[in-house]
Amino acid sequence: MINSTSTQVFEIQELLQAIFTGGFEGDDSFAIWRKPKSNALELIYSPKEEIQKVNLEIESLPPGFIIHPFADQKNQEAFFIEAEHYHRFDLSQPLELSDMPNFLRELIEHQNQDAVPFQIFKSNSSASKNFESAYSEEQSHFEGLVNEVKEGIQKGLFEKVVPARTKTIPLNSDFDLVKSFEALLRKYPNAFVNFFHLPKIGTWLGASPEVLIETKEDQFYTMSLAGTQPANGDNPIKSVAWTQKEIEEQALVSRYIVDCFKKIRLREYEEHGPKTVQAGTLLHLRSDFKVNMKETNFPQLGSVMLKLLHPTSAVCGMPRQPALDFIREKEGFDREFFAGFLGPININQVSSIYVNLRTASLKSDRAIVFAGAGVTEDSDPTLEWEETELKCANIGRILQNPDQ
Ligand SMILES: C=C(O[C@@H]1C=C(C(=O)O)C=C[C@H]1O)C(=O)O
Repeated sequence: MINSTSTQVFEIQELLQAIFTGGFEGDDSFAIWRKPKSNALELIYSPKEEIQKVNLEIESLPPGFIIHPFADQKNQEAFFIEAEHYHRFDLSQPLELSDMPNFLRELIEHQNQDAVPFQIFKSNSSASKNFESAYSEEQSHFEGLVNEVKEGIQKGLFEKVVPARTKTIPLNSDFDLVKSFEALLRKYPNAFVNFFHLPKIGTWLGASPEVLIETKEDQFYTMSLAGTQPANGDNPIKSVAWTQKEIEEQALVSRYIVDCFKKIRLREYEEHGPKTVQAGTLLHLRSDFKVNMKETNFPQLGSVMLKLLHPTSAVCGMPRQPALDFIREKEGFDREFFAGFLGPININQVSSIYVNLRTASLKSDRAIVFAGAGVTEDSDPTLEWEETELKCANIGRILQNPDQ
């Protein structure tokens, strides 16, 4: 901390340290995030004991942060952290104590500077319910799933399924959550870098490349993202080439979005792409879709599309129901919040909801990283496994070595 006569200026690490320490000590609900290409770190903090659940009518929700698991919930409900306290830090400006609201000053002033947030999480928090799966880490099981999907496609049961697997990263006592979060901010400027703690429910950290829906005043936005390659060389976007398989895989996701528009008879939308985008160490194909909600007279388009889109064919498959049944029966583990959705709602008239990808669930002694891969008729099981390894590494290597 730099002291001057008039104010105190903080480094981002000190601020994160105070938030994590205070949040875990109180076992409060909180979420911290930075949107893609943004310089603002945002925080919602709620000391309420009860965990709130809300329906998906996002237009009528108060400002807050929504978190929905992959699986459908009773009454279509999601977890919600209401913005009892909200603050936005401009990371390009000095972080001055005098600019901070009272709840943050209190967190900073009451913190024990030597505390290690992850140690408090381990001892205080009730979030470390263990994750159980007999074979979701095994290459042979995953490759078996890919083969079963291909057989299903040949029989005409589906066009695409996105099976997933997990990877356990042991976290020893020197695991530094502050450094890991900072590394995500630094390494993934194009991602939605996020952390949330819901007492007794879960504590997750991630850097998602995929918007599920975004509404900004009258504008609605969504994207189709699929196809994966490592980003190699000095100018990876310029030198990349995509195979027919990847082009078709991404086109299926776009078609899925257009089918959702058709279901509600929405004809006036803009579609741009696909183009290549970089997400951490990976490249994907992406198309962008925009609708003017005022001109099309669809003021509730955000919640309507949220319910229609999730789970998209980028994380589940096509047709949706048989793909979902396959995943439920064969995958062999609970995806929990992986491939669900999360993000800030109604903050300054903007709601930005992302697909929860490139994400890890923190337990007391390890992190569980999740990743899936889109399987179509031409998929090679070993290459699909390798793709999930690359996706897991995006977050896994930062948990293991944030200094790299
Ligand atoms: C399922 C994941 O990613 C999704 C699947 C992709 C693919 O199959 O190529 C690419 C981007 C995401 O839409 C994941 O990251 O776990």
